[in-house]
Amino acid sequence: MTAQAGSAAYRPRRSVLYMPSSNERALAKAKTLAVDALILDLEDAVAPDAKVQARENACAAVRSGEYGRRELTIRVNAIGTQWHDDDLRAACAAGPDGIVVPKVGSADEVRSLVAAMEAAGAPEHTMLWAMLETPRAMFHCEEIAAASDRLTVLVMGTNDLAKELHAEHVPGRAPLLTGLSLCLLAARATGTVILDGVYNDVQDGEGFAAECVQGRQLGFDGKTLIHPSQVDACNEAFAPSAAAVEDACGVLAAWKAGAGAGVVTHNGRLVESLHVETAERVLAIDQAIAALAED
Ligand SMILES: CC(C)(COP(=O)(O)OP(=O)(O)OC[C@H]1O[C@@H](n2cnc3c(N)ncnc32)[C@H](O)[C@@H]1OP(=O)(O)O)[C@@H](O)C(=O)NCCC(=O)NCCSC(=O)C[C@H](O)C(=O)O
Ligand SMILES: [Mg+2]
Repeated sequence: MTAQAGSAAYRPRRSVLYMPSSNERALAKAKTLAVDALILDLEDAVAPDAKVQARENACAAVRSGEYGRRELTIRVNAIGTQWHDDDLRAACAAGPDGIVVPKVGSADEVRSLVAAMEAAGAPEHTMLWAMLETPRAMFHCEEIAAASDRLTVLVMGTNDLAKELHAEHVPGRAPLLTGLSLCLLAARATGTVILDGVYNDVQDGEGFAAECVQGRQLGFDGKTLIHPSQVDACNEAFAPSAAAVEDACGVLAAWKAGAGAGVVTHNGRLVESLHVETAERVLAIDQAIAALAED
């Protein structure tokens, strides 16, 4: 299980940027971006004839030590493709923070992936991130999330999910909400981090910002991104606002002043111990983000 906000190992993952590992300019640019994590992609963003070079680039990027505090992951090609085994072996040898596996559909697949990572000598710090992006995964998401302690992050693949559902991308994402909610329930039931899917229109800042807010309100820990222009708005949306931090401090102060009463009020609102836990979580996230700025 992954560390939750408030524990020492908690790590912000507000903004998680994909980039094609075949694109050397993007690999260089990423070193300058304020993202919490990077997904060095070998899958959909890389053409078949560029797969081998992309694999070498991604592993070299991980080994370079040039990405600072940013969490580095490699997205391998899906199980059953001609590239998967070599991608997984190479990624394990490079030792990123995470290996992202697309289109995971069952707990058995998770266990096989973890066994393969161990057989390939993946270092202990290399975790498995599973992408949930098929109807089958929606039905098995809790078993997938619970299948291994090495699986620490779930990543929504909303492009593939929409494709498989024959759904349309619409503001508010009504066609995807059942899947998003099932996966969120699975993440919270198992203590796993969960990241929202990407927003495809890199020129629509307003639509993107609205989808970030929706993702945060649903309960996602952060969002996956496709372009540098999306980073700042995403970081802002998934960080507690100044008003939220002030409110959380007020809740804690009111609770302390209540000195053992089971219920108090803050700004006219009910405060019970569960609200205190929420306030503590908000402050823990805020402090973890502030600590990043000091790095
Ligand atoms: C969408 C893009 C193809 C646009 O690329 P481009 O035309 O080069 O954009 P810009 O000219 O505006 O770029 C400006 C500079 O920023 C760098 N850049 C661009 N994108 C990235 C990036 N993702 N990471 C890092 N740096 C980036 C450019 O190199 C320019 O740099 P410079 O010249 O030095 O100023 C492109 O953005 C792109 O390829 N995005 C990622 C696409 C991708 O990874 N897709 C796969 C994942 S999405 C997905 O499908 C998830 C899931 O599987 C699902 O099913 O939903
Ligand atoms: Mg996908």
